[in-house]
Amino acid sequence: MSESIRVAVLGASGRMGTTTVRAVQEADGLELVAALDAGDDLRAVTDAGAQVAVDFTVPSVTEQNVHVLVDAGVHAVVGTTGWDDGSLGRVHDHLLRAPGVGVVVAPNFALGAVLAMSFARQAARWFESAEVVELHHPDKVDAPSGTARHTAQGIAAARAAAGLGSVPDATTQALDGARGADVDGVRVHAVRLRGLVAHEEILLGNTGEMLTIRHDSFDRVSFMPGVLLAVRRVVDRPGLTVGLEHLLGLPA
Ligand SMILES: NC(=O)C1=CN([C@@H]2O[C@H](COP(=O)(O)OP(=O)(O)OC[C@H]3O[C@@H](n4cnc5c(N)ncnc54)[C@H](OP(=O)(O)O)[C@@H]3O)[C@@H](O)[C@H]2O)C=CC1
Ligand SMILES: O=C(O)C1=N[C@H](C(=O)O)C[C@H](O)C1
Repeated sequence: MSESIRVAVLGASGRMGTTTVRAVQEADGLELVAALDAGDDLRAVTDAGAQVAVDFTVPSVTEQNVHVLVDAGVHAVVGTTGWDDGSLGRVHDHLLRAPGVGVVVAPNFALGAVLAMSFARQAARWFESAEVVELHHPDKVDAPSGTARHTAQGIAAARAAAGLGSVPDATTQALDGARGADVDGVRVHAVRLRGLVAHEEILLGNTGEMLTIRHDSFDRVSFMPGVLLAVRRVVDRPGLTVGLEHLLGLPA
């Protein structure tokens, strides 16, 4: 029988961290060896012999955590938001000097959300208009969500590849923020509402029709199959992987 993968969880007392700790403890072939939160020394990860660390912390610390893990030869599965081209590029370059170490950064580990983003990328080329609405619990600190950014970037790339121009928008007078954030030319709107967990609607419009792609996470357990898949796969996947779609065999 093969040995269990030894896993550490960073941000272990948070909403995602507590759910991840439970999922790792209950998963076949995984062993939870460290659970760290704010103020804990990251050296506890290596002291415990962890092979993989899962990061669900806060945007301000996640990149630094990953560099420390890579230096220690620990694979990382990162769900924390706040990543951009600059921080991803630095991790990519760091991994060139750490052969064999893998890092998976995924803005959303829910299988339905990853599929929704993939469907949006496929559909985007056929529609004149596209906007994204994300809806979350009011304790979320960042807006728009990492998922909405990733969705909008995918739509924008698909539109550009298809030679589509700007989305039509005659707005010349608006209150600040009324048209949402501009992510690569795609408008993204953020709702914060008590009772919600994590939800997204992708609206695609043509004259006389609209396609709505919607995903709802009603419970944080929805992210766990994706997290566990990434933990199991990252040990054999050196370098940087951005997005769970690459582990699911979906078109990127
Ligand atoms: N990719 C995905 O599928 C998902 C991603 N997320 C993202 O995951 C992140 C966490 O979300 P959520 O669990 O709701 O947030 P929480 O605020 O509930 O949890 C974050 C935890 O990290 C702790 N923390 C802060 N700094 C450090 C540090 N340096 N080392 C270790 N732990 C630290 C916080 O402690 P303290 O409160 O004391 O500061 C807190 O316990 C967010 O960026 C969110 O957007 C969320 C859901 C799914
Ligand atoms: O903070 C959350 O809750 C979530 N964060 C991630 C994001 O910003 O996309 C993933 C999911 O939407 C839940």
